[in-house]
Amino acid sequence: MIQLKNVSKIYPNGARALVDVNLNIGKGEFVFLVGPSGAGKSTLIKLLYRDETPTRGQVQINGKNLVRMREREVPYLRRSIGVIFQDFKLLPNKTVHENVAFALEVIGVSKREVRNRTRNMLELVGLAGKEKAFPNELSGGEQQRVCVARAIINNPALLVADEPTGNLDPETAWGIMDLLFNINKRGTTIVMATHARAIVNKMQKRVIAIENGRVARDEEMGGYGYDV
Ligand SMILES: Nc1ncnc2c1ncn2[C@@H]1O[C@H](COP(=O)(O)OP(=O)(O)OP(=O)(O)O)[C@@H](O)[C@H]1O
Repeated sequence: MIQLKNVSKIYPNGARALVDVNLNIGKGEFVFLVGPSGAGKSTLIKLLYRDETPTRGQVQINGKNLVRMREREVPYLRRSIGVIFQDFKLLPNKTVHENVAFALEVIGVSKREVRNRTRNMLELVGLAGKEKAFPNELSGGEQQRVCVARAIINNPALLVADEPTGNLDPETAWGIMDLLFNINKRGTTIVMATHARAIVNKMQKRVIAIENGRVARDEEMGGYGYDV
């Protein structure tokens, strides 16, 4: 599903974020990206939803070449990819319902369907009853649940998450991981960058370690590593 071939990314300031990365990720996999701060994890995630393009090499998702993709094709790509961030990025002046519904409204889904699907999705993530709340009236865990709902409401083939539990206490983090785990079981491919050692060790999924912009380790059912 995801193929990176000889991918390097050098930012305009000269920072070498990724160096000759080769990766294949299959449909339905759950992959943790681990590695020290500044190793290149976020950069790799950004390449997947074309927030950045590589300096060299190829990025393909479902056979689509993201490097040669035209600007006007990018919105279509983004519809098939859900994105979750550490800092939520919810619209502060919109309610929970509106934040999630927005993802459907922009692709022209009928009002009735938007209402039904949004309600079902908020129930799935355990937020029934919070539809009218604004983001600043929610806990961090609840806000991240809204983000999960927003990210998956289009049934994306791929979900990418950049430290989705970074701002959450351990128990709340596990709640989010349960959600992601269930979404993955329904067939969605998940790539998640994280520093959460306990989560990676417990889940026993594929672990790709990035160090100095290179793949330093790639293990099926791996652990976090970097144990001191
Ligand atoms: N927009 C940018 N412009 C210039 N340099 C950047 C930019 N984004 C990242 N970098 C640099 O690229 C390298 C990789 O950064 P990246 O954010 O991908 O690392 P990371 O592994 O996600 O780190 P962390 O775990 O701290 O989030 C770092 O040296 C960083 O300073």
